[in-house]
Amino acid sequence: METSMESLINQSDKRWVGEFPRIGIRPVIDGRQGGIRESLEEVTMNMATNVATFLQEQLHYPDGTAVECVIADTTIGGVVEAAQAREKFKKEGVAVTITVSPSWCYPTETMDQDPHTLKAIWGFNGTERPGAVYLAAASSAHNQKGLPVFNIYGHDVQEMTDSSIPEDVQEKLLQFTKSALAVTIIRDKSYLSIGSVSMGIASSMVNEEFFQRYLGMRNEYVDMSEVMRRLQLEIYDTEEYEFAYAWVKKHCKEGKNGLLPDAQRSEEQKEKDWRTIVKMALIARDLMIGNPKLAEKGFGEAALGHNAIAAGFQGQRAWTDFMPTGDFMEAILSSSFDWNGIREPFIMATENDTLNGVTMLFGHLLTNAAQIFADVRTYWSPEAVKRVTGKELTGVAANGIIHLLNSGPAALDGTGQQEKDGKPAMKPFWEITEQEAQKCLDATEWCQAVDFFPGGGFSTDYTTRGGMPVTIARINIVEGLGPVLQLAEGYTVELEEDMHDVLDKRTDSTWPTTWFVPKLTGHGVFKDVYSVMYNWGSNHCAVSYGHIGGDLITLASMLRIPVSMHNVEDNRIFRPSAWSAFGVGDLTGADYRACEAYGPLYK
Ligand SMILES: C[C@H](O)[C@@H](O)[C@@H](O)C(=O)CO
Ligand SMILES: [Mn+2]
Repeated sequence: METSMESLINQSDKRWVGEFPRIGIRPVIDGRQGGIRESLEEVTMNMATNVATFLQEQLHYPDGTAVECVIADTTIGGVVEAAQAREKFKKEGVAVTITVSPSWCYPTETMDQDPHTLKAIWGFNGTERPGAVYLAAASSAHNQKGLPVFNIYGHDVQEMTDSSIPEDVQEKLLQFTKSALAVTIIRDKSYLSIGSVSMGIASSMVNEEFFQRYLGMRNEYVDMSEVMRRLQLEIYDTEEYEFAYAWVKKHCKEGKNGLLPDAQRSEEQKEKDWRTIVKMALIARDLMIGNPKLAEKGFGEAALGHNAIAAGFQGQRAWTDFMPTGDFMEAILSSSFDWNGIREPFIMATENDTLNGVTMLFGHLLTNAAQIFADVRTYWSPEAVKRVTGKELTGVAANGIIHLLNSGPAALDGTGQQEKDGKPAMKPFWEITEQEAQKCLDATEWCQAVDFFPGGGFSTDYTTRGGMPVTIARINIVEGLGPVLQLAEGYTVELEEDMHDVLDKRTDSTWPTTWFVPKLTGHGVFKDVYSVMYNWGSNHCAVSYGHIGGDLITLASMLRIPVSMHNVEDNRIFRPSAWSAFGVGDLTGADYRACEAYGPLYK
């Protein structure tokens, strides 16, 4: 595979307008001078620098650079120093604050009272100078003032001289910061709908209120005729197109063709289809993020793009009834590599399912990896599998499986050909090797679109490797309730080849398959696999690498989106401290009440 050095295009490095949000660290201190304050200066500042170093080492922005922390110039012992920190943070683009303290301090005099930042406090678990007493008082001050805050309190008492960050504190710092950055990265960016409603799917009707009030995002729209215009008038980088086309011919192999004789397309027609779909990929990307090359060609407006951090393509049916499907475009953009080398995946939803697109965006920002877009197609009970294949489901699959199968495209990372510690994974692009990208390409075949796509095109055919921890999720909107999130952590499984073939051929075998098994808990919706499928809110889900249910729950609480269904253990649930006041016996009910009481983040 060619490296990015061979890229012919000259895109600006930045996909969107603006800088990535920074994390402000606030070392808060007991303001009494003449002994107490002086004795705490060093240990308090150390806590701040340690948190900053830890986060900078652990977390990355989606472009692969290390996250940036800004530490207040002085410890904060009173209101003037709090105001000075805020001034500094405003200038430095801080959108997330973490207050740290090993001692008692004066909560309302030192707190971050900016209503727009996302806030956490780490109160040191020591008893000489009680950081935890401060934490409780500060947290209650936030709650009284309607400013939700995440409390971080280490499990074990630490020595005052111990400057390490305990593991449980580390986990909470990461969970909070990842989610807070996701909230603030999507702010002011666009979701671009290319086309509108696909086949009467309600979630492909843009709900502007959701985007604006819950996510702080804008909605941008282009008709699919804009893609046609750019195809006809050659509004794309023709040099890049030639390069991309040659790369595609070399790396994207054609797969099986199950079309009936009279639905066959000639070699000449197929060749034309390939040319069109490569151009479509360039055009959709340019629509999202712009391309300075277009300005050189005299299309200055097109060169700007739509500042889109996510997009969706309607496809069916207005486009696919006469043009090649968007499958190649969606699959390659959603992958972590293309002809320009290994790069951040683009978030592009099939059938313009805007709510699944947003879920993919969440998954991407929490993991920095590509996301699989999938139809939640079929629940296969052990009995039904036995009946049609004559074989028993075994191992992790023994309780039944869910067939995740998008109607044509999915990110090639979904093949599971990348590895972490020798196991299948979907990784941030900067951890993916050239060999792994090549393996993903090798594990994928491009099959001629099936007969209800009269305009042709090529779908992505692969089967995800088993043994990958994944989380499926989606947002639904319910009148009278608003947006809700549901998720299920589980594993991909691989079936024996003959069993897979029988099940796969019963549906559309030219599409990308992921066999999914949720973690069962023995109660509620997670008592069995059937109930997980039965309670899914719509026809699609986003598949993320890893068990990220805890992170998704934290993120949803920041956005005041309640979580209707999940299989995350209680000790991994991390929400603002105020949520406890809405009830601790039933965490889900408390979440609904808290989200309703606070309402969307952007009023
Ligand atoms: C091919 C069909 O029209 C599919 O597109 C359909 O099953 C869906 O994917 C609906 O989301
Ligand atoms: Mn679908």
